[in-house]
Amino acid sequence: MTDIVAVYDVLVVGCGPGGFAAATQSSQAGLHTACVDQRASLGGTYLVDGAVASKTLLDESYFYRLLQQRELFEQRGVRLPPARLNMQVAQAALKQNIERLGKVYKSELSKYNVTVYNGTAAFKTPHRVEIVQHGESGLIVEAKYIIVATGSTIIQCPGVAIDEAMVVSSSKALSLDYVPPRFSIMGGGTIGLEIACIFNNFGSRVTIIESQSEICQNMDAELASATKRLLQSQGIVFLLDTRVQCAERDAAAQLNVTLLDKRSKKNFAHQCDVLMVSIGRRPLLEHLNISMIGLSEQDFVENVDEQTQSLSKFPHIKPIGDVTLGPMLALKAEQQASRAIQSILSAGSVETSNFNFPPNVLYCQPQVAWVGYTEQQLVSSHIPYQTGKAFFSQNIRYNTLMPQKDTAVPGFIKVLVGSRDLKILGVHIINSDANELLPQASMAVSLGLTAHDVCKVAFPHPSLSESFKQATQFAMATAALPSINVRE
Ligand SMILES: Cc1cc2nc3c(=O)[nH]c(=O)nc-3n(C[C@H](O)[C@H](O)[C@H](O)COP(=O)(O)OP(=O)(O)OC[C@H]3O[C@@H](n4cnc5c(N)ncnc54)[C@H](O)[C@@H]3O)c2cc1C
Repeated sequence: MTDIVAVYDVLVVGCGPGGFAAATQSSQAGLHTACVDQRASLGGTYLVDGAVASKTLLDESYFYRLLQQRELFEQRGVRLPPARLNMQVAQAALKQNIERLGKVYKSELSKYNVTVYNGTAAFKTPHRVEIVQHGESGLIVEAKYIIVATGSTIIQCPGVAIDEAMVVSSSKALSLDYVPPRFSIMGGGTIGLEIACIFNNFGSRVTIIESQSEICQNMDAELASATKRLLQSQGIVFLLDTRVQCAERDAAAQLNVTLLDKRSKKNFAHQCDVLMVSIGRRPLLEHLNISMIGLSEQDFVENVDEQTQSLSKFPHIKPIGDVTLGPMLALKAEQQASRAIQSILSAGSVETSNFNFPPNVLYCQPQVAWVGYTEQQLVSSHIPYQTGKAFFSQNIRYNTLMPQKDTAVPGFIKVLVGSRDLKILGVHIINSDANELLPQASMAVSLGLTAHDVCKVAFPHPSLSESFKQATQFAMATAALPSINVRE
């Protein structure tokens, strides 16, 4: 027996960064709002088993790695006792932090008078959703607008069944309370590489198995190659052009993985203790029962209006975040949330925010960050450009910082400038603070600033950010000499 318990202006399904932003903004705007999430803890993939967990463990593992390099500290007059790791304590602290942040989400929603339901939402009619809790149906919620922010889930690989014991997802890997001696990862994308760094820093022997000839397909080729050398110098092994065929556990509780070398077309054996499958993510729609109202997954891919975040079949249903086409990033989910709410308030289209140039960060150590065009994109689009590159080893601020042992690849900032109009087209950085250096580059690229604009700005001294200006100046100098370094 089901009852309508309440009628809302806006119902938000899913409470990750997208759903949270949509629910709070909707309520702040005076709309009667509810939010439903199937997880006990709010915050979605981002908070519970994604960015927050990976960044926390990355930071912790980096410090653990740094503390192993005691001679670095001794050179500066600091003597340390040997560092010891207790992963159970590390995991307990992480769990506590995630729970605390989940409570912050909850209290913020309550501050804004958003009603929060715990359960799985499934469509009954285009305006009605049933909320199932602990397998029991009961609540029907009706809303004028329904924002679908149900996020994403991992893509599975045929022949490599995830048992969350020896073959694991990224979620499970981030909750392991021990350090596997041999940790292999299928997939050399951002998530795979970040988790590789965590376990490498903690002491696992880490192997990345990647079917393409290079890691991180969306990265500038020079940056990708430098990143690979950097991680190799830290001990991570790369098997490129290599495909996982199958994985089987043997009697000795070891995982035997059959790999195919794509170049020689020969299979070979690989052993490890844990294999993480990280070959991408896909929109999560299966619990929502979209077929009940005549929708298919394809509608969420192809038929979403970018101005209003509306489905063309049902304009009152607005998908946002990972469930939509494009990069799976928290900031995209938040931007789309604002657009969805603005479109409800203005009852139509809204000014679009610029999401053409999302900032990207790989939180290894040093970090790798980029925004805008890669060199290969400029070449294939026949856009003439020139480069300016500044090395941090020549930056005064960099030379006052704690030295890093992992300097196999010198950190740099590369600025790509359009030859015709001197517009900043792309910026690519390797530096421990690359994520904090990126916003100025993002502003330049997104707002269409020129190299002249950037060079007019005063930068603090000494600061790492001065290298951005220096690289831009180098790129301009190259522009004055178009025969040097210009590629048409
Ligand atoms: C390891 C890892 C690291 C990452 N690092 C970064 C990073 O550094 N920066 C970044 O920007 N992004 C990062 N991401 C991606 C980021 O987590 C996602 O882009 C972001 O969480 C998407 O937000 P969302 O609101 O669309 O969905 P989600 O955060 O996935 O939230 C969706 C919520 O909806 C719930 N739900 C699903 N179906 C239903 C239903 N039918 N009823 C009720 N509830 C439902 C889910 O349980 C979930 O709680 C990372 C992801 C992973 C896996």
